[in-house]
Amino acid sequence: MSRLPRIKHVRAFVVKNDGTGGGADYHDQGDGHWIDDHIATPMAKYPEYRQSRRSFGINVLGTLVVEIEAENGVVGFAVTTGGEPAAYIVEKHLARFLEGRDPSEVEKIWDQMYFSTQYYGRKGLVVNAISGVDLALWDLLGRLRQEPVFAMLGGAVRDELTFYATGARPDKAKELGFIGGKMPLHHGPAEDEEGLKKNLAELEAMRNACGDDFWLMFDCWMALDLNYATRLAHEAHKLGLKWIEEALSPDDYWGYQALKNNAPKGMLVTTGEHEATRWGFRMLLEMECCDIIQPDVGWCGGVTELQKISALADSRGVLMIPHGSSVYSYHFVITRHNSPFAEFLMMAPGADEVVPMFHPQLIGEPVPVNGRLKVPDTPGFGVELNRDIALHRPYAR
Ligand SMILES: C[C@H](O)[C@H](O)[C@@H](O)[C@@H](O)C(=O)O
Ligand SMILES: [Mg+2]
Repeated sequence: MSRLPRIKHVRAFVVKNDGTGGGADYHDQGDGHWIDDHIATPMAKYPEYRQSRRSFGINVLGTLVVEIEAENGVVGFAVTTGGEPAAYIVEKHLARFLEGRDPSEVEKIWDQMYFSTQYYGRKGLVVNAISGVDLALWDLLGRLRQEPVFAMLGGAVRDELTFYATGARPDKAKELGFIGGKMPLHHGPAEDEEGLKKNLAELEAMRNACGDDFWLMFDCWMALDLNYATRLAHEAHKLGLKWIEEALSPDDYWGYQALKNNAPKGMLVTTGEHEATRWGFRMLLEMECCDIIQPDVGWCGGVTELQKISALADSRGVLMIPHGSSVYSYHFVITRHNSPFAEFLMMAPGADEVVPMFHPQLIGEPVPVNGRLKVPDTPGFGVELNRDIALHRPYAR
């Protein structure tokens, strides 16, 4: 039994979006932002939902902030996507498995959070809520033990992180020192051959701007069908596309298996940011759906679950490159050999400058310089909650 002080309070907050940026719900941006500019999605078959992902509700949840306070007053926290419904699950359901407990019991607490909600959870919002609690618990543990999370995960295996950038301007990402640029795909099957040609023209323009060796990738955000994805992969291969990401529905394991089999030699197939838990990723791995899995640590079950997911991938020689999730992924990636690089999401509206991903919610949020970052060895995840933001606790107990 550890000598750590017990958990006294678990609190769940939401953040009113005051137009300063989406924070953890990073899709919640204003007009003119690259991240909401005619990006292909499964909803693009409906013309009224084609221009803006906010039009169909990509930003409907908002940020969830979880705070866990120990008896000695030390507070750990984390942010993820989930908003009020996730806050309800944290306060009304999950908190009972933490309050009064030893904070070092991360495995038992995770197991009770998952299996007590299995009848209505397993993926999506519920596992986002579990992830938020788990991340806050690891932050609290780090603060109590005065250790950074990466030290508790086995320590760094390299001196610094190396990043590719996600955004509409890979040419700017190259200037800023990133190792590659992942472009949002703008046109889906509903826009037919004309849309496919536009996608390839955009890729060609970026290939010409970035030269032959700079990594270029397409992020397809679940928007395509197998035939379109296969054709796009083969045409984009001629322009040196490094990987095609999340081309199909996360539920279409069979489609990903076929896409990986049909893809041109040398083209990587990646997915996973909307998958959850060791069981979901076991399916992706055992069905050989992809070359790289991309769990989001704020959505897949948190650090406690990502350790298991990462080990499954490592045992099969598959890379685990987390979906961009700021410090929560950085502290994990630096500790794993099968995570040789990381994603940085360009949250500046023009995707042309480096700004903190979860701005303005995290004080001290580190950002890559020249595409590199040494993870600060401050306790927990090394950031503080910006208490000047409009925090609201809708289900206070
Ligand atoms: C750029 C993509 O459309 C998403 O907005 C992005 O968040 C995600 O898919 C990613 O891999 O970063
Ligand atoms: Mg993606």
